[in-house]
Amino acid sequence: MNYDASALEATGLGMTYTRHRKAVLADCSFRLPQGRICALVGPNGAGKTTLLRLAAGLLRPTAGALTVLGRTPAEARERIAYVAQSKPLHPHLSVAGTLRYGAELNRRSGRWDQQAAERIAYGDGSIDPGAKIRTLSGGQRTRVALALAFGKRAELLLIDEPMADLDPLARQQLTGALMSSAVEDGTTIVMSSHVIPELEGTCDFLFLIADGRLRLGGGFEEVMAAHTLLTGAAAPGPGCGTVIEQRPAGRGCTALVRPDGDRPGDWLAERPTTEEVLLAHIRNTQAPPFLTESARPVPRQRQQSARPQENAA
Ligand SMILES: Nc1ncnc2c1ncn2[C@@H]1O[C@H](COP(=O)(O)OP(=O)(O)OP(=O)(O)O)[C@@H](O)[C@H]1O
Repeated sequence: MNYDASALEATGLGMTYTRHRKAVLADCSFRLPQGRICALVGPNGAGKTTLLRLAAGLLRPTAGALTVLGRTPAEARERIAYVAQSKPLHPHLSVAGTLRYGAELNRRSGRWDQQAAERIAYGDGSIDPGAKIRTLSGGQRTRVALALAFGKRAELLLIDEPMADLDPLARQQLTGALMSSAVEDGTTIVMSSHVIPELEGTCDFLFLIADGRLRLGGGFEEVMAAHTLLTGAAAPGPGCGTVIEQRPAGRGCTALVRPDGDRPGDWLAERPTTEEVLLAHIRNTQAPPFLTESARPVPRQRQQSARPQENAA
């Protein structure tokens, strides 16, 4: 697995829908290394689906550029699986028929994995292979849509809110399947979600979008470790680092900061929860964004020197 190669790389990426005057995404520059399980989070309407659809090649950016597995999204399409939030499936096909249809559509690539697809679709025994899609519950339909994506054995799996209508057991099974796919096959996974506790156990990379801008990006642990929750008698002053958010607490103040040096003296410093970090950045969109080194686009010069010498004798 080449962890240096990018699954996604964006520079100045922007998207404005024709009927939407304001940019839905603006000036987003980031990189997602291959082989990661990445959480894409943000409030309703932040632009998560828009970003996934851009990556899947279903939309064209109106500013900047996005590469997928080193190619344009259209060129990379065969190597990508996208599971949309609405989980579109043919209502009149049976579940088994849907998987046969998936196998047929992917025959050319020779990568279809029937066993992987069946494991996801029938794993909990609640779905009858002969049942028509239109008779399935929302969660069961999600399982079938995910089964098609896993069967495709794509290099990049883009999933829009997979957890939303799954029961706890199905969530656990999906988490296990995602993790083994990433570990065993090196699949890169991007999943948008509002279910923060589940993301913590599953994802090792994170992007937070709010108000159309990228606010946080990087290794999950690294992003969280860069933040500290300070509690003290007064508001944090110079020397406390970048203040993301501060609130009164009892007779004093609590502040979420990104320290830039030693911990300031008169403060109780604690590790914030994932929720505290994400919510503070969502509430305070004026706070400076933070991208770890691994989430920053590779400078052009480095890209060129890393490329094999195609013309070398
Ligand atoms: N086809 C479209 N035409 C015009 N505006 C759109 C279109 N699709 C999305 N939008 C707008 O773009 C913004 C971002 O939508 P998007 O679906 O990307 O957000 P999201 O982060 O996925 O939201 P949610 O968490 O609610 O699913 C919203 O304001 C939405 O109204």
